Amino acid sequence: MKILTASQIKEADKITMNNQEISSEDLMERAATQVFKEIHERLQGADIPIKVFCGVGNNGGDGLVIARLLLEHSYKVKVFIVNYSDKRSPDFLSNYDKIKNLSNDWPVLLKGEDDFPEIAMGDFVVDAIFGIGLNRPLEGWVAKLVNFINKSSAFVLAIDMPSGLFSDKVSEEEDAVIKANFTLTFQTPKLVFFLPSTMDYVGEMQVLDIGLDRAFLSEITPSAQLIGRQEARSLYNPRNKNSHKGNFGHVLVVGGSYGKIGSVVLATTASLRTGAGLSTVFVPKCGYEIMQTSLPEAMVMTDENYEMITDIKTDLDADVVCFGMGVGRDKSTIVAFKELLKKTKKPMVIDADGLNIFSENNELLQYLPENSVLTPHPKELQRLIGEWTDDFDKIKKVQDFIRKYRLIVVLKGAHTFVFEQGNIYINSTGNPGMATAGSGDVLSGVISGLISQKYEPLFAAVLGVYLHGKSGDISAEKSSYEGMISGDIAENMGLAFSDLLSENKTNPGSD
Ligand SMILES: NC(=O)C1=CN([C@@H]2O[C@H](COP(=O)(O)OP(=O)(O)OC[C@H]3O[C@@H](n4cnc5c(N)ncnc54)[C@H](O)[C@@H]3O)[C@@H](O)[C@H]2O)[C@@H](O)CC1
Ligand SMILES: [K+]
Repeated sequence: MKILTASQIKEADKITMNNQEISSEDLMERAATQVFKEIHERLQGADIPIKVFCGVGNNGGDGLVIARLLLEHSYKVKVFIVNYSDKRSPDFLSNYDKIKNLSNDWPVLLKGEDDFPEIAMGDFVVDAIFGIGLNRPLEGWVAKLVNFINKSSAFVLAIDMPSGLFSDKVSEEEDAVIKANFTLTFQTPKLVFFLPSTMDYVGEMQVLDIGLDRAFLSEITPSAQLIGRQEARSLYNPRNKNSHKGNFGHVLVVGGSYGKIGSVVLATTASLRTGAGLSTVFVPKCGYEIMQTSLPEAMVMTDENYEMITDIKTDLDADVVCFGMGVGRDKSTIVAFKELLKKTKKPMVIDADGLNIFSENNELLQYLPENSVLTPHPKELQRLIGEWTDDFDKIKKVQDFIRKYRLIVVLKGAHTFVFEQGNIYINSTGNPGMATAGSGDVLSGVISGLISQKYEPLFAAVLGVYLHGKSGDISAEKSSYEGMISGDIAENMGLAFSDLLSENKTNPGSD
């Protein structure tokens, strides 16, 4: 699902009104009706106090339509107008008239702190104060109102965006921003919903299709894309019946040191569970028996050295080389890595200490084959590209970095981002249970397993991240966030594939 900027959405609104010959008021009615339906479906006429806070722009206009529809269905609704400005939008004004005609219980005008209403624990608050029109941080009593709503224990539903959250830049820590329990957003999710510094304001998120112009939406180049099941499935390459293991490639995993052979076991298991035809590992001598015993499906080659990798002597022409897990940063390992880089022509997958070696030896990056995949977590990324001021600055710096070295970067997080030049793919699967030792080793194995099966490295990264997250979700269902371990993520890869390929799901852009 495409993620558009505020100005792209405004353009889509305009083109839709033009092509469908509808007014902006009609579009507002359509959008707000979708919200009403969602609320109605969940509340089923329940007698809970609903407090709708409306700004005086079009987000506030949405709030007024939602309130009107709720009143028409006999909900207990109170409307508060957050009168932050004398400039009211025309669609706000016409809907203000409509609601006044409907009920004797007129909207309450809020002009300052003294007017704040009581918000009780069981209340249902609708936040329709600001949407994508926000152009500066909230100030004065409006900021105080937002903090007042946040302090209440009411359930807060944000319309389009949590008020106070910018759509295209990061809010400062001291800014007042609604902390929603749920956000119903129009047509496309916004990038800030997925950034580490802003995602917590959004709560659970659902996208409502408000029927914006299909042709425009399919043609426009997005700032990023959300990868749900449908998008992941479109990347899947079905297998030919007439195949043998040679068709699915050969992964070479190079890693491990004394006490850290487990990371290689995890990555290699994951590569095989993802469908690699063959997997060979290259480990220090201390890893030989561990590998052969714990993973008989893998072939094992060893270094001369017992404890660490010092010389990667192999003529194996693997389809992909995965390097870095548990490998350490000894001088001799760095020399061996440099030699490996120089002789490898096909894209590689680099994780963990492989990334740290690059951070400390920048000059080695030039030897990395084009289209290689780096899989850092935020700390590893910072060591690699330097500090950033905020999440948007980070995106810019990653783009500069991958343009320079022609790479793919998989930035791991609650929402893992896959960066290619000029594009971002944001993953929708995964859960907090995956913050567990070895989960990154499994991911590099999964991506390597897909590359060996002739997936383009970019698509291997995007699909691999999706399947890894899905397998994590399946593992959490079986064993809970706390009880799951990363070996489960590797073991359940098969179920993640089955889920991807099952017929009975239709929810695009989400899971
Ligand atoms: N036809 C359309 O364009 C549609 C718009 N819709 C709604 O309209 C929203 C956008 O509406 P608007 O563009 O009117 O913008 P908002 O309602 O988000 O904000 C209203 C106005 O407040 C002013 N403002 C911005 N920041 C401020 C601040 N910190 N303090 C005081 N004033 C500030 C700006 O002049 C802005 O235009 C969307 O988020 C969505 O909810 C929906 O009804 C769908 C259709
Ligand atoms: K809002």
